Amino acid sequence: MSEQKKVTISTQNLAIGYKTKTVAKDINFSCNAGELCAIVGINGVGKSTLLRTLGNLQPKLSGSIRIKNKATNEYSSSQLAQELGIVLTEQPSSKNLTVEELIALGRHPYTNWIGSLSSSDKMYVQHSLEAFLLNDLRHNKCHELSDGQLQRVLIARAMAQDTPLILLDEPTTHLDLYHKVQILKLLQQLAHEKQKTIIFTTHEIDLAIQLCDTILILDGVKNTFGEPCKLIEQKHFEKLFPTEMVKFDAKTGSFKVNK
Ligand SMILES: Nc1ncnc2c1ncn2[C@@H]1O[C@H](COP(=O)(O)OP(=O)(O)OP(=O)(O)O)[C@@H](O)[C@H]1O
Repeated sequence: MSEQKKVTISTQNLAIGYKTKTVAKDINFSCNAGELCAIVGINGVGKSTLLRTLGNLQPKLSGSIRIKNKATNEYSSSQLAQELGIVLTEQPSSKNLTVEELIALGRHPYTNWIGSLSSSDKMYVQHSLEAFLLNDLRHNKCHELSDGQLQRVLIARAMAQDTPLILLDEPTTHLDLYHKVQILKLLQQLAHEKQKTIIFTTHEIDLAIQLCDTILILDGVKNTFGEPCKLIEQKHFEKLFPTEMVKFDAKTGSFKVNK
């Protein structure tokens, strides 16, 4: 039986940037339910700008973004909060909250005006605490956590928000290799098991190749999108960095220093 995949988000000739400059244009990609997708590219190419534009935190310059086949500008902000959750690099100003309280904020789009949690909201919070291995830390204040623990809390909050689409800006910065892999595997599990579409920006190209279903290579001009093995076959990673410094090794799917 052929599997009909559900497209969660797609862009059509999207151009992103600021009043004073276009950062990238001709961005075309489409991510399905149940997929983990990385946005990679060199420093300053526009990964965070793209993520913020997809998350409706800054206006696009031209083209369109469709979520579940409807243009994002046709959604009200409260409707959009039920479709997409966003985890940014900024540390939360609410670090005085406990882990459990911060995760409960993810239920905000669904609660009444005083924000009281229903039993179903509490169930989402509990599931998120368990999925991100945070049960033992639930009563700790967020300012007491390590970077890796705090990152898990922020992702758990996005999971509690229970949106079909989750966007994350560099979720693995400041983490050691073990915790980078831990976070990415948790995201992969969340995408595959709960049929979420998860898109994140990263510099961890080697890990993205191993763990993601699709990758968008942002270069501001061609912006190639596809499955990691196809991108390797078509030699797209070779062009990412100047070759006098680093070289992509297609056999191992990783970068090597040119000695
Ligand atoms: N508020 C802003 N106004 C004008 N230009 C900006 C603004 N924020 C970022 N830029 C510029 O837009 C470009 C893309 O920046 P962005 O932060 O999106 O890149 P990035 O790929 O995420 O970079 P990095 O890998 O270093 O995090 C850069 O040239 C940056 O200087």
